[in-house]
Amino acid sequence: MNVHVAPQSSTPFESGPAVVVSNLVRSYVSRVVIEKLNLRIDRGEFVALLGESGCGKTTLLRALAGLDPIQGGRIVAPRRPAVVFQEHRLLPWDNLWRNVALGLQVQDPRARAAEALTEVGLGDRLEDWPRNLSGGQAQRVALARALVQQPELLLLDEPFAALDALTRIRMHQLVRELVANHQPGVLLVTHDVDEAIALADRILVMRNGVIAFEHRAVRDGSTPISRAELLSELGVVPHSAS
Ligand SMILES: Nc1ncnc2c1ncn2[C@@H]1O[C@H](COP(=O)(O)OP(=O)(O)OP(=O)(O)O)[C@@H](O)[C@H]1O
Repeated sequence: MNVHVAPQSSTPFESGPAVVVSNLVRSYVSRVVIEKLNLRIDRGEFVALLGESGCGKTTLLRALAGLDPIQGGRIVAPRRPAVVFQEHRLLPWDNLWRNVALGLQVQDPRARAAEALTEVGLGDRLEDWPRNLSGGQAQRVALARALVQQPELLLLDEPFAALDALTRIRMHQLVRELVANHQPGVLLVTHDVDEAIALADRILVMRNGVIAFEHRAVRDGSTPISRAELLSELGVVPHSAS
């Protein structure tokens, strides 16, 4: 069985860390949500984070994004992470290339945005408006907007959860290609065990404010973690096993 519990360990990626988290503490008033959590994600590494509802996944992601203060420990990231949320968060009053180029400090932001939109298959929609996009297209623009910043850490907070099954599978393929091309470290928060198994190099399960389970995917033909095994780590007994 290719599983072990390891709150923190080195990884096989040689390209250096996209983020290193040490003894992170995050609390809301008197409730401690994250308790001395340790985590390292390397550039080019795809990490999926699962855990039961309310266990603190989004809290961790927001802390890594620098969106919320932390109450203890350290988060060391070489560059500002980019985030894609479940909802696209595009500005309705800006066309697509302006949405993607928002905040870009480069000489020709339109050209850079065009490149990014072409990468996600929307190179012919530069002047179009967010309101004219399907859910999947809008999430592709959100991905382009994140990647145009050339982040070393890409944070994905259930970005495919609201999409239909077919669009979700297409998005998985696209994200895999984008990550292979750009090599950011990725932290994907998801409830979808199949998505985690399909995409991640490493699967983490969060419990009681720490990483309680870690599985490193083996992509060389050896047995990957099974759905049932992962569901049982999440405290779910699949029907077939009951
Ligand atoms: N702004 C806040 N103020 C107080 N408590 C909060 C706040 N945001 C989140 N919490 C609490 O922190 C805990 C973790 O919430 P979080 O949203 O990180 O969980 P999650 O694992 O992402 O859940 P889900 O899978 O349902 O999205 C929950 O108990 C939640 O009630």
